[in-house]
Amino acid sequence: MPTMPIEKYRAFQQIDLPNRTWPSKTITKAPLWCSVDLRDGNQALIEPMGHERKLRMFRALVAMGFKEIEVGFPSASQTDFDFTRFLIEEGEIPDGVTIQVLTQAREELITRTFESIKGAKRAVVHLYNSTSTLQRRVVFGLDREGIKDIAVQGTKVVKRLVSTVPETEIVLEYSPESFTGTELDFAKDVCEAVMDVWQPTASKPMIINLPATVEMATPNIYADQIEWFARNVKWRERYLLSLHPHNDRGTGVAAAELGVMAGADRVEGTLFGNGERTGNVDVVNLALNMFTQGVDPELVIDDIDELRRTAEYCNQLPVHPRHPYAGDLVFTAFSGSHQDAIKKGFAARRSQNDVVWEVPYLPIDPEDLGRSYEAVIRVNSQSGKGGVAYLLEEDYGLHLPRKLQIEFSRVVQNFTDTTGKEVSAKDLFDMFRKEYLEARYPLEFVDHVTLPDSHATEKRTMTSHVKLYGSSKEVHGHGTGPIDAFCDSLAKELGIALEVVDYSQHAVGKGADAEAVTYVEMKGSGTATLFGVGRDRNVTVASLKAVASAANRLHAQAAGASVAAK
Ligand SMILES: CC(=O)SCCNC(=O)CCNC(=O)[C@H](O)C(C)(C)COP(=O)(O)OP(=O)(O)OC[C@H]1O[C@@H](n2cnc3c(N)ncnc32)[C@H](O)[C@@H]1OP(=O)(O)O
Ligand SMILES: CC(C)C(=O)C(=O)O
Repeated sequence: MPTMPIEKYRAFQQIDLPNRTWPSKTITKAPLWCSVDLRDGNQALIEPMGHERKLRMFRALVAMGFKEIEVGFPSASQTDFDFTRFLIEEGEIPDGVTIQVLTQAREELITRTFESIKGAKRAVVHLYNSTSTLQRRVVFGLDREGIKDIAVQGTKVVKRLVSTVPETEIVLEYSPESFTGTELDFAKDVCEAVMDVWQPTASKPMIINLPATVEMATPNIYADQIEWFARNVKWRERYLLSLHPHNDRGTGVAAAELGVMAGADRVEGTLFGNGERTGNVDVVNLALNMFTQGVDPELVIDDIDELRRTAEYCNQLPVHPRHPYAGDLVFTAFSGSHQDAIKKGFAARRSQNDVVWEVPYLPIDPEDLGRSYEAVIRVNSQSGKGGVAYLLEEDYGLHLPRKLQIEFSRVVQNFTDTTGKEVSAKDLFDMFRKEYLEARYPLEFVDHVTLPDSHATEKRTMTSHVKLYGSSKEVHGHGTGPIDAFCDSLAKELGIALEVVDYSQHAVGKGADAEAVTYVEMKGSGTATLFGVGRDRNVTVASLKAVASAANRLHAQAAGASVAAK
């Protein structure tokens, strides 16, 4: 027994195209882009855009470099009509940009459409009627000839009205709407009949737009339909083959890419995929996919956050945080192994000075889209040492030794596991400060005086002032350097036995503000080691503070208490 009522659905028929060529093609050039945000995107909004939002969107599209922009359905709404007039009358359409207007194949609507474009230098008049088997039957109640006749009569009206706009170059676009549900031989028949009326030429081609009005099958089938059409419909050099994919199956981008490989010249879509139901194909996604293959997308997308804000404002719809390239979280790694690999990827880039972008888990450089690296790594309970170390390094200039990274990440893990929350770089630094830099109890280093040793020149005697359980003490030690001498004094006079296992130091900050940070790995009476960290303008003091920090942490550990400073 099936789990769902599968008897209600039928598999889409394969296309008979055994010698298809698109699977071995590559995209090497951007198609001609046409934005349909102001029409298909707009007609799908809860609240369609008014003049102000339309204008903001139009200007953003122009700034991105769109050469064709469908500005509305002027015969359908006064807002769209007035907006089209505004663009023309106010000189908003730059040279090189063509507006496009949609109309059904009905005389009164086409007439009104022509009224809307008077005075434009160039305009695409986009005529459509539905051709699918389903719509022929249930919407129009017409046979093939009847449907073809709607297209032919509509084209004749367009052709007749061209003379009413003598200052405007008219390009005809014809869409056999619901193409993906149309038998290919019938789509060919209708489109050729339209061409017979229009008589396009190679120098003045028309546009034939093949919409996946509803995405009905896997993207390879759309590609087959496109290749079949390009090979079988006459006068290939006299029409630009355009795609208009929707995203019902979530494969609109894939369908568009395969459609371009199958021979399409042009793609209609919207910013971030707004549009009917699950949306139109996302042009930003498509363009950036090309960009990541080293192909010029011929659209400027260098501030994707600003573009997203514009789309969100105009559409009054949010872009998902995981939306390709644009979402808030798409350049953020929370998980430990990803963070580790990204951190190493950045380090490798810095050392090799590579031109080609290769960082694990980041298919594109966020900076190319105007995003910063700030949010690349964020820390929560799924994170590891790499992410923690990355944030402390990037934001606080701390280069934790590898073993300290491991040690401190346990402290962080403990916190994130308990709270279930994300921690910011500042939270991490606060934790680090409390855990290491402020580990001053029971032993606090105060200051020191070093005296040259009278017997052996390479040895020093050092007097240190410390506080132990709050009481001031003066201790004396002897050693090859300050750390050695300090450990000697702690062992001899306070009974704190410590052995240095490893030591490293670096500067933080520059010039007069520079400070030294010292990391010491130390062993007490047991076998385990742990770290102490000291920070001071004076290099020696930073080291001695680090020893005291380690002593306090060992003490706290031995007492089974939290290692955080009291
Ligand atoms: C896939 C797409 O996105 S196509 C674009 C869809 N966009 C829109 O519809 C948004 C704007 N549209 C509108 O505001 C309205 O539909 C209007 C103003 C264009 C027309 O409104 P109305 O005349 O009230 O009718 P409606 O859209 O319901 O049209 C239905 C009639 O037009 C016919 N029709 C529908 N599409 C077409 C077409 N492309 N060409 C010719 N006739 C058509 C239908 O068969 C139907 O005829 P009937 O009344 O004889 O049954
Ligand atoms: C008018 C056509 C191109 C359309 O919007 C569609 O089919 O989705």
